[in-house]
Amino acid sequence: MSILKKDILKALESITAPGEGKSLVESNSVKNIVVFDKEVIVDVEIGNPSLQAKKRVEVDIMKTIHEQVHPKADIKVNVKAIAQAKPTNQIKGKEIPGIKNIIAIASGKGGVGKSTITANMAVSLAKMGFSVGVLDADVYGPSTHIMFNVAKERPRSVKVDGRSKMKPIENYGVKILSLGFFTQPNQAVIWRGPMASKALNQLIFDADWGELDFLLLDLPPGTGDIHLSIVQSLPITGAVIVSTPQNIALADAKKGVAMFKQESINVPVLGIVENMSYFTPEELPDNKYYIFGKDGAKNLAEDLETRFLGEVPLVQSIREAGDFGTPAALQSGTPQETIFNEVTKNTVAELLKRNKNLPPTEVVRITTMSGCSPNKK
Ligand SMILES: Nc1ncnc2c1ncn2[C@@H]1O[C@H](COP(=O)(O)OP(=O)(O)OP(=O)(O)O)[C@@H](O)[C@H]1O
Repeated sequence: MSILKKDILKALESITAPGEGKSLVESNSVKNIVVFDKEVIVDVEIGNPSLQAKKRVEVDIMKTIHEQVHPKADIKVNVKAIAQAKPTNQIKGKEIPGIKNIIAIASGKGGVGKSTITANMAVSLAKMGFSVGVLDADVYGPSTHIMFNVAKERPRSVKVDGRSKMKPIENYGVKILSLGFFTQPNQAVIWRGPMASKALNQLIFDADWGELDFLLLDLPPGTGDIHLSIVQSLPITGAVIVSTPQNIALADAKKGVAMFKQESINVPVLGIVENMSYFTPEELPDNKYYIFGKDGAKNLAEDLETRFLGEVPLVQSIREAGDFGTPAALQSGTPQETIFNEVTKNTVAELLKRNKNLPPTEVVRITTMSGCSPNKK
């Protein structure tokens, strides 16, 4: 009785590929079959690189061909393990009930306007109709409570399902928790990595955030241990990097992107926002002075193959609005509102693109741009 290739293929349909839940044939693991009289060579590729898995496949193939095709076949099986493609998006930490997306806002260098961008993005999202929270995790100098004019407030404890939880302070439609609520204004507090991440874990997991479409996480500047502790322990959906166009800031922004891309972190970078792109005097709105250089962050985004999320000019009223606790994006009909709206829309669009690639168990529930128009509320 001669051995036919189609009979071998049929027999291999009864063998399950390791870890696949499908047959070797269905999962396209059988790459080649050569038959020469009683000699049979089968080449297979499997995703599981362990020796046991390879041996099991080899033994199963031999046994099945002997039983179902020919008892005297002289079989050689070549099993190759192929590297599994890593998911491009990975959510870290445990999922937080009710919080759909956590966006970390980071900068390599300090003082580039990370908190300003965070506060204005939060306001833009709230005006678009999303439910938004900001968690100020800047252990070196939290400022969100000042930018939202709630520095004197203190979060209350509330009972949720019998458990005490911290109620975020709300202003301009944005829920806020900040390390700044728990320190004295003039007190220098040194939070070390594990301590900071414990405090932040409480602010996230032991807080009554309710349902949030977005939680913006204002990270401390830099790329040290403290960042690793924070980003590894929280389920961050994506990161936004803020930089000025200045070389010294760009070098640090590059480190920021590299940090998120590290294998142990693997948080998708949604893009780079350029802040203080140019100076525009309020009385001469058409004049642009590129005092920190031109297009630096735009070029960096291109080099790093990440999205350029937009440019925010250096404008006196943005600084004043921050200091007065009324973020500039609140001012309807102003160029500032339009600019922050644009940056926010680009970020949401990028997030939606990323979420599309997430495995089903980690699917993030916002799937359309509906609501992304200003002044909905
Ligand atoms: N586009 C802008 N136009 C005018 N002033 C700005 C702009 N962006 C930020 N500022 C001002 O620059 C200062 C630093 O900004 P901000 O606190 O947001 O930076 P940061 O990167 O969060 O700082 P830190 O490193 O301390 O966390 C603030 O006074 C802020 O009002």
